[in-house]
Amino acid sequence: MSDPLDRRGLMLVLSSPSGAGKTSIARALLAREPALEMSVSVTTRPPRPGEVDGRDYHFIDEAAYQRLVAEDGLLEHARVFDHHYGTPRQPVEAALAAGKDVLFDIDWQGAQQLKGRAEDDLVTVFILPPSADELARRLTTRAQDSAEVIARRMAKAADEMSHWSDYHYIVVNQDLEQSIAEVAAILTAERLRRKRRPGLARFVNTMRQAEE
Ligand SMILES: Nc1nc2c(ncn2[C@@H]2O[C@H](COP(=O)(O)OP(=O)(O)O)[C@@H](O)[C@H]2O)c(=O)[nH]1
Ligand SMILES: Nc1ncnc2c1ncn2[C@@H]1O[C@H](COP(=O)(O)OP(=O)(O)O)[C@@H](O)[C@H]1O
Repeated sequence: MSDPLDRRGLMLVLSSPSGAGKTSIARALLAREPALEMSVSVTTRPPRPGEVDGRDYHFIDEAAYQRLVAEDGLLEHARVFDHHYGTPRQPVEAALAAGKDVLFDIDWQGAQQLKGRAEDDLVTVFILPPSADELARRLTTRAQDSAEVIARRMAKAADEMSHWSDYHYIVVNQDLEQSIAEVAAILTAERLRRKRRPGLARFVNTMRQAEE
C-alpha cells in the first residue's frame, strides 16, 4: 500500500524588510521542524559579528559569485544593498527530491524568480513589522551594522514593504512566539494540500476496494 503521507516537498519563502524578524522566525522554525531544511544563500557581503560561514551564508567574493551565475549554479539571484545574493541550486533540488521542504530567506526579487520557475511548489510569506518605529528600534538594537548601514536599510524598508501584496500569506511580527506559531501553521496546512499528496488517490482506492 502506498503511504498516505507520501507527498511532494514544498518551498517556503520568508521575505520582509530588513529587521522585521525573518531570521529569528526561520531559526525557530528549523529547530522544531525536522523535515524542513534551510537554503543557505551565497553572498558577497561581509559577515556580521556572530555569523558563521556555511550556516548563515556562504560568504564568497565577486569572482566566485560571477562563476556561479555563469555556470547556472544559482536557482535565483539578486542584488540587494549593493551586494549580490543567490540561492545555490543543487542543495535545493537534492532536498526536494528527498521529500524535504526547503525554507528560503530571500527578498521579493528572489521570490518572483522562483515563482516563474516553480510556482506549484512555492509558498510565500511576507513578514511585516508592527510599526515603522519598532522596525527602526530592531535594526538599531541588533547592533550588528554601522549607523550608515542601518540608515540605508531603513530607507529601503518602505520599498521592500511595497511588495507585500505579491505574497500568499502576511504575518505581522509583533510577538515573536505568535509569529513562529503562525508560520508553523502555514507550513502544516500547506503540507496537507491535496495537490502535494500524490499517494492519496491510491490510499483511498485501496480502502474502497477493501470494503467491496
Ligand atoms: N534574492 C535573494 N535575496 C536574498 C538571498 N539571501 C538573502 N537575501 C535577502 O537579502 C536581504 C539582505 O539580507 P542580509 O544582508 O542578510 O540582511 P537582513 O535583511 O538583516 O537579513 C534580505 O532581504 C534577504 O532576504 C538570496 O539568496 N537571494
Ligand atoms: N517579535 C519581536 N519582538 C521584538 N524583537 C524582535 C522580534 N522579532 C525579532 N526581533 C529582534 O529584532 C532584530 C531583527 O530581527 P532579525 O530576525 O535579525 O530580522 P531580519 O532577519 O528580518 O533582518 C533582532 O535583534 C531580533 O532579536
